[in-house]
Amino acid sequence: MTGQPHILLQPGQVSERVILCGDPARVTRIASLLADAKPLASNREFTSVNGQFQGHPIAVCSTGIGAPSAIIALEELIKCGGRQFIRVGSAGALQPQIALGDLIVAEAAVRDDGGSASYAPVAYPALANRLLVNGLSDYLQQYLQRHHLGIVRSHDSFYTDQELAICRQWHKLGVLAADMETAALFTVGRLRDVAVASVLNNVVLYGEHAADGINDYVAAETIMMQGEQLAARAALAALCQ
Ligand SMILES: O=P(O)(O)O[C@H]1O[C@H](CO)[C@@H](O)[C@H]1O
Ligand SMILES: O=c1cc[nH]c(=O)[nH]1
Repeated sequence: MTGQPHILLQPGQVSERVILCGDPARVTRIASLLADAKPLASNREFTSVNGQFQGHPIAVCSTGIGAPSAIIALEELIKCGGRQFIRVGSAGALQPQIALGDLIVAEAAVRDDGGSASYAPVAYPALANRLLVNGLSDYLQQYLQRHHLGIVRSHDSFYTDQELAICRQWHKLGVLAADMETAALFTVGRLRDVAVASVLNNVVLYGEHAADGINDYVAAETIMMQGEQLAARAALAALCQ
């Protein structure tokens, strides 16, 4: 049996507590925080690992870029046993006070993606699970880490010519940062009655074009790697509270 068509896992193979991330390389880094980490499967953009944190079974799975592949991962992970999910992602700031490596805990997300629209009209809100949000922000407060709580925007348009104007519009409305998966995960998670939250590491300063910021990601690697590690630790604490 090959299991689910994309993640290649079987029902029962995935822990209830799951960390999601876009980049498959991040799975290995997050799994280094787990005890007894064992690779599960790797297919296309979906790489998965099982391990333990403070005695709790935890799975980590990459979702690739954008809503369609994130939704596929979420749907298949739910079929295999996942019930609580935290995305440990990266984002571009939409507010000037958000520094590189700062973390953004999403309370809700603007649904500017196409994937979630195929599940529910865009008037349906994309809301995070409150308990997981509290767990994330409690952990970050306890360690006095710079973080920001609020609304993010998820989109499908990394290279559109209108991107800076679009960002300016959401900036004026107080939206904190942009990513490409949070809204879809929140929407589909609600519809499937599972808990979802998202903590994002800022890799682009407000006013920079996303593509330039991603180049800076390499130059400013240390500070953003610290952000990623902290986001993963906060996610583990929130899932195991
Ligand atoms: O670093 P990840 O988790 O992939 O998140 C962000 O990075 C990708 C774009 O570079 C998109 O997936 C966006 O949501
Ligand atoms: O600016 C950015 C950076 C990462 N991901 C995005 O979606 N936008």
